[in-house]
Amino acid sequence: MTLEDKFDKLSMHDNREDREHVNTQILDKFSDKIKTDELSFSRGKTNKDKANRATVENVLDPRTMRFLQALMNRGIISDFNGCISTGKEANVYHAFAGSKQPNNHNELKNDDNSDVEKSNNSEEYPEKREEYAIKIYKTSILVFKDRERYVDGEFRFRNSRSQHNPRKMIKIWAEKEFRNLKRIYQAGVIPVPKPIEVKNNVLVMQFLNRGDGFASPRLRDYPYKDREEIYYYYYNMIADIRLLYQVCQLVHADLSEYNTLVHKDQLYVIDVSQSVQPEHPMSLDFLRMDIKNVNFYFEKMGIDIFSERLLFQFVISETLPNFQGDMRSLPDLMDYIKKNLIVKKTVEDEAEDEVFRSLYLVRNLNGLEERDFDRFTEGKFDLLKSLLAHDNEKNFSNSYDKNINEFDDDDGDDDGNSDDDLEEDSDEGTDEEEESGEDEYSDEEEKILKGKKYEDKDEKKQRKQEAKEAKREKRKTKVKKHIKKKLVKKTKSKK
Ligand SMILES: Nc1ncnc2c1ncn2[C@@H]1O[C@H](COP(=O)(O)OP(=O)(O)OP(=O)(O)O)[C@@H](O)[C@H]1O
Ligand SMILES: [Mg+2]
Repeated sequence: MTLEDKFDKLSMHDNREDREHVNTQILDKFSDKIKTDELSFSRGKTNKDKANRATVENVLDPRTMRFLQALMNRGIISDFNGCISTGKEANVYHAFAGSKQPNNHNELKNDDNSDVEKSNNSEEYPEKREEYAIKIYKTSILVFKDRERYVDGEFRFRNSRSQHNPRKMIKIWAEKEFRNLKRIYQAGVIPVPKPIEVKNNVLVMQFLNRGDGFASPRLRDYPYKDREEIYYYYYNMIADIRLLYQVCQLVHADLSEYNTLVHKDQLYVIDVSQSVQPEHPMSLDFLRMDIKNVNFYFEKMGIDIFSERLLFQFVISETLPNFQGDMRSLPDLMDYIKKNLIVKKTVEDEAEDEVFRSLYLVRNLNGLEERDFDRFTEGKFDLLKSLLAHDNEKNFSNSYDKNINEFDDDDGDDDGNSDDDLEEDSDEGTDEEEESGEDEYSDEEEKILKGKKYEDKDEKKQRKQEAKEAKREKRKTKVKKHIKKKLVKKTKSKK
């Protein structure tokens, strides 16, 4: 009997006693199919509540089983197979596609990106059934404790009332990953597994297959053929970070050799649940962390790396055209990246990166607290100023006039070209939450603005102008009071 048959045979009643029985029955049914090393589940000792929440491998509790069953009933998945990975936050399983295409299948077709589409399709294995990776977020509470900071300050998840309920938080988390995945997939500039469906803590996506039934390797496990290939993936990664930021309007926030898979000679980005939009108050900190981690790994692999500070500028610079070449071509990548970045060589370069790592990053002057202004004027933020996206253009062209000139003839018009689509995507499903808390932040904001006494007139004028614009776009930029407090507290404790 297949697993699907087993699911079909389970009858779900509303009767409470029956449900207790059924829940236990589900666990009994599947306990032989599932490794239970992490948790020994003893039926005799559990009361009803515990049985309802009891998990196998920390993820397969009866509720999750029901969501899986729903996906099977709807024909989205068929066989639910073994575990590909058991991680801190989620387990990933393998499944075959069911008889029906999911609702969003057509929606997710991306005609503009034949390259990505081609590599996402299993054209090389047409005889095989489509395979899915099913990521199931752990319902255990502790793991999700520190996750709020990635959702806090996210415009798309603003006003979410569920942030203190761990179960609901997990649902938000899975949805966040799904939406980020969808956004990247639709933008079509970076290969990612095709998102299929999300239901509560269960996310279904395309399974990246090595070709022999095994998952494609993580970059960490990839057996590089030669040094050139290491460079190829380093440059690929750098171009990805920039495209992710500029085109998809996202910072990965956990980018590393563990969260990238090598599939059909391309770097696929995965695990985007924690990715945030550039508007997120901590997006630049996350970006800096991503760059540091990527650099750390590739330096270990023995190749020349670029300075973290320059990479950071490279990613956020609005003056450079986005990469237009073939991601699979090392010469194209080299051409693009080497023109814009300088290899890190000297002790001074390293010292500069040290300083860079310790900087307190903000997006624009409006985001500075009063005390930051003090430090700013005392000269403690001299490097910071050059890192502000606002001033980046000047800074970049000063340092690299020569390189920039080479791009002068390019139209460079590719930045944000898919913004409209993306914005639509980012707003979806949150309408009903938009009403409340409209002016919650403005008083606070006003106080901060009045407190900045140390500027000269022009600066003040410019800041006020910016503040006006910022207010106009309040709904996009608003950070709620309680979130702001938390951030300020966090910064205080860092000092
Ligand atoms: N679409 C996919 N196709 C093939 N393998 C995948 C896919 N998605 C995830 N995996 C495998 O599952 C592993 C874990 O996935 P992911 O990084 O998304 O989860 P995670 O919760 O971050 O796990 P961890 O805590 O271990 O990082 C990946 O390293 C990869 O090996
Ligand atoms: Mg991961």
